[in-house]
Amino acid sequence: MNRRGIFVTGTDTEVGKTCVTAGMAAAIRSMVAAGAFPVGDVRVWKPVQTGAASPDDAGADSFRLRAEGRLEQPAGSIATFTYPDPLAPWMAARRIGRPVDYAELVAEGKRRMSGGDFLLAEGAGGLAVPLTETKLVAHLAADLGLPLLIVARPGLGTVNHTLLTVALARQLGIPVAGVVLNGCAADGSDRRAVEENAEMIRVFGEVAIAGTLPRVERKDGVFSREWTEAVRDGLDWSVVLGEVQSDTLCGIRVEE
Ligand SMILES: Nc1ncnc2c1ncn2[C@@H]1O[C@H](COP(=O)(O)OP(=O)(O)OP(=O)(O)O)[C@@H](O)[C@H]1O
Ligand SMILES: C[C@H](N)[C@@H](CCCCCC(=O)O)NC(=O)O
Ligand SMILES: [Mg+2]
Repeated sequence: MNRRGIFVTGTDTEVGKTCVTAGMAAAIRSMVAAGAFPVGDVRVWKPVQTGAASPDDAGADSFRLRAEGRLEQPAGSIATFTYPDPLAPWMAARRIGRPVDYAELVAEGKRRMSGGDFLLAEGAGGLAVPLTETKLVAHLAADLGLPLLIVARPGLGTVNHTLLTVALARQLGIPVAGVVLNGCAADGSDRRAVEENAEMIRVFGEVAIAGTLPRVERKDGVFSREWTEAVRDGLDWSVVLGEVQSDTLCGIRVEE
């Protein structure tokens, strides 16, 4: 069965979750438009974001997901809780005395998963980041029942970070759909190390590698179509989406 959605986490903050989520949203949208993936539409959700004064700030993940994912969904509907300080959500919320309502977050996620659309949810930082004084990002993924897509760095240090993330997921009973190694050298010069890292993660983590993605230049602060195509061609969609065949996207044009 195809999934209702996926929870995009990372081995750390700044590993590329927003870039990968937005790229996947654009790619999946093309699939949906071509009738190649049987869902109503693709929706993105950032349950809690920090380091943004409002969801419409150009630097906010909600704004970037909308713009880079080429979505019509308003940025205000993408994030549920937005906090100004660039901190773990628990502390960012505590500093302004407005805690994350965890029960509301779970209910909101379930609502978003029930409408027949495919949900791409992006966590804040890594899996062990506190949302409240008792709940981690990992608990939210577990309570939503969404499988994880783990975005990881491609180079030295990633094996340890990724295996620890997988271990926490397993401890909490969260299924891991796969791991994406993001930010590989565009000229392929790190290919051998990336392949070796992927192998170690696969063997010890018993997880699928969903793909490797290149470091792509941004033009005027935004990714070009090249990024959407890199995501479309660099991921194994049967790992990300469930039963969809990995060649489903071949030949499908990425919308501008
Ligand atoms: N493949 C890539 N090519 C070029 N730049 C990238 C790539 N992936 C990520 N970046 C850059 O790295 C930075 C961090 O990426 P991003 O914001 O997606 O991380 P994140 O994991 O979503 O962080 P957060 O925990 O804040 O949500 C951004 O400036 C982004 O543009
Ligand atoms: C401020 C960052 N950009 C991010 C929160 C990262 C918390 C990391 C905490 C930690 O691991 O020490 N916020 C967010 O994804 O909305
Ligand atoms: Mg992000």
